[in-house]
Amino acid sequence: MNVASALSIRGLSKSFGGKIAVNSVDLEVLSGSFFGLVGPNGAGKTTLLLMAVGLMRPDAGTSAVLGTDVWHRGLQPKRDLGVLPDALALPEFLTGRELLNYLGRLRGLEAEIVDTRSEELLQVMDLLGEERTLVVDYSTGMRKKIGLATALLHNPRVLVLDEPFEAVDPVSALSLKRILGRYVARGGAVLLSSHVMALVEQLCDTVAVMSNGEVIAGGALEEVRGAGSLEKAVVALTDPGSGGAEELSWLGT
Ligand SMILES: Nc1ncnc2c1ncn2[C@@H]1O[C@H](COP(=O)(O)OP(=O)(O)OP(=O)(O)O)[C@@H](O)[C@H]1O
Repeated sequence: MNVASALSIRGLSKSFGGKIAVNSVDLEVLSGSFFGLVGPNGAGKTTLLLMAVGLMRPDAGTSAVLGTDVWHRGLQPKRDLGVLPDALALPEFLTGRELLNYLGRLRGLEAEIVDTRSEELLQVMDLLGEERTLVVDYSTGMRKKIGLATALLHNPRVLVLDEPFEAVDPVSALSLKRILGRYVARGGAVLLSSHVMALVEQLCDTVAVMSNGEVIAGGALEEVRGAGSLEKAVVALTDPGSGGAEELSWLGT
């Protein structure tokens, strides 16, 4: 194992009913690195991330967190990982604070630590005003934010976040960006997927572009985007023919 390796993905593959969703993908996310995974709808990003954190069994390949396989029976990979999956299954008939309390205790944190961290997380996610609202009644963005709070609660060393900023308002997004930036500066590792290229350019030092289940480009942000923007580079890589120039001739006539 590379000593600086936070998440090491080797040959992960998955098919659904004969259709290949992810085809032998390798990725290396280093400690102290902000890694962005981008690519068109259906490229295989969510499937890859689910396998990378041990929430979906791969057909082939491995994923190791700080050197330990995610399917290892012990608790260490789970302790080291903070995960925001795409479709979040939360105990919904709890308030945000109750949910954090429940998950914090379940993860073996002391009550006092859970209380302090929950207060801070609800504060930075701007959810303190919703103390009486059950998660089931949260808006889409609020659900995303409480999901992020649950991912951060146990102070993991590696964060895997599927579309973390989707539906999150700009004020919350700004504080979240600062928090994640500090986390990486202190040696944490973040792997996130996003369709917002400006955000990936702002945050990530390393990117991988997925298309049709494969990584078709990857490396330092500057290398992948070249002289132009990341958006242009990703469109050129994933849809070299059209450049997004299709028209609906009847629309607005
Ligand atoms: N549970 C499933 N059953 C069948 N097919 C699936 C399943 N999950 C994903 N797929 C298929 O696998 C492919 C990759 O899907 P995936 O959700 O990983 O893409 P994605 O890159 O995350 O897309 P998006 O950007 O739209 O979220 C798609 O063709 C999708 O239809």
